[in-house]
Amino acid sequence: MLRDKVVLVTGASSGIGAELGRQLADVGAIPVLVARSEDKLEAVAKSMPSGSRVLTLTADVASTEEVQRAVEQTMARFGKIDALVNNAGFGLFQRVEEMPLADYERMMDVNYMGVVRFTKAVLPHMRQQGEGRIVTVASIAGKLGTAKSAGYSASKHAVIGFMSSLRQELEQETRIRVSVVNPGPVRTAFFDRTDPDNNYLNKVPSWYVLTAEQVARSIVNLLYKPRAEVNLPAIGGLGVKLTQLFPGISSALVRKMTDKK
Ligand SMILES: NC(=O)c1ccc[n+]([C@@H]2O[C@H](COP(=O)([O-])OP(=O)(O)OC[C@H]3O[C@@H](n4cnc5c(N)ncnc54)[C@H](O)[C@@H]3O)[C@@H](O)[C@H]2O)c1
Repeated sequence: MLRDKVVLVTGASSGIGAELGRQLADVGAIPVLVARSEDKLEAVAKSMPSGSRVLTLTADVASTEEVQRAVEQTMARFGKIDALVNNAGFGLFQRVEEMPLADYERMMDVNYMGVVRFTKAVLPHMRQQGEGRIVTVASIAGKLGTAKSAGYSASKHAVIGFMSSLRQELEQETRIRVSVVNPGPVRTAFFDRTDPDNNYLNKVPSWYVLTAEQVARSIVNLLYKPRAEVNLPAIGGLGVKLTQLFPGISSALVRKMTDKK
């Protein structure tokens, strides 16, 4: 069902986005990998099985012009965009009183406005096509708000609200489907900037830390079968969705673990 589908993935040069690109290529989709670094994108594209159809495009999601250009380049090449995965994002973690204002602004510009820019740029094409899928990677932090993550949590909370409103605007009148994924901690380069030794991830029980493969798999599943929202604290490889099964327990657990940070 994903065969020949053109899927635009932002933040595809590492972590969840890179893994998603590989999984999409495996099922015969056409991933369009977007990130800022051409070299890193090339390396991801090369790691795919030979014969994979993949397009790499450089764009900063913080630039309206570059986002628009990436969408136009995709349309020029394939004539359609079946799905968009808003995955680009980053986190800075400090107490509210310590984090400079510029860091709050940058996280809103990339994590939130990046989603708005890309989503608005693809929507006219999806409308014309009569259908489409938009999946956005937010975070469990955007649902719970945890210590030292005010700027990051707020940017992801904004994303969740944006996607929820958009879903209600589109679900009755179009066949464009909108989903949000909220992962718990994932072992990627995400924490490198503020926590190069991975002190945080090493403190969290290992069974609670997700892999990029698990998150990418759940995004692929959403592309097959859209759902409004997937919360993804998982128990190891089992992928048990704790927040869905035991919302109270899971929230308490997340708070307890993130307080250790
Ligand atoms: N790792 C975690 O614990 C975790 C948990 C919940 C949610 N997330 C979210 O998952 C998504 C992917 O993160 P990851 O864990 O794979 O981390 P990562 O750092 O490995 O990947 C992030 C990707 O986003 C790209 N990116 C960052 N700023 C960009 C910009 N301005 N323009 C274009 N691309 C940009 C990076 O280059 C990279 O390709 C992010 O939105 C992150 O907030 C991560």
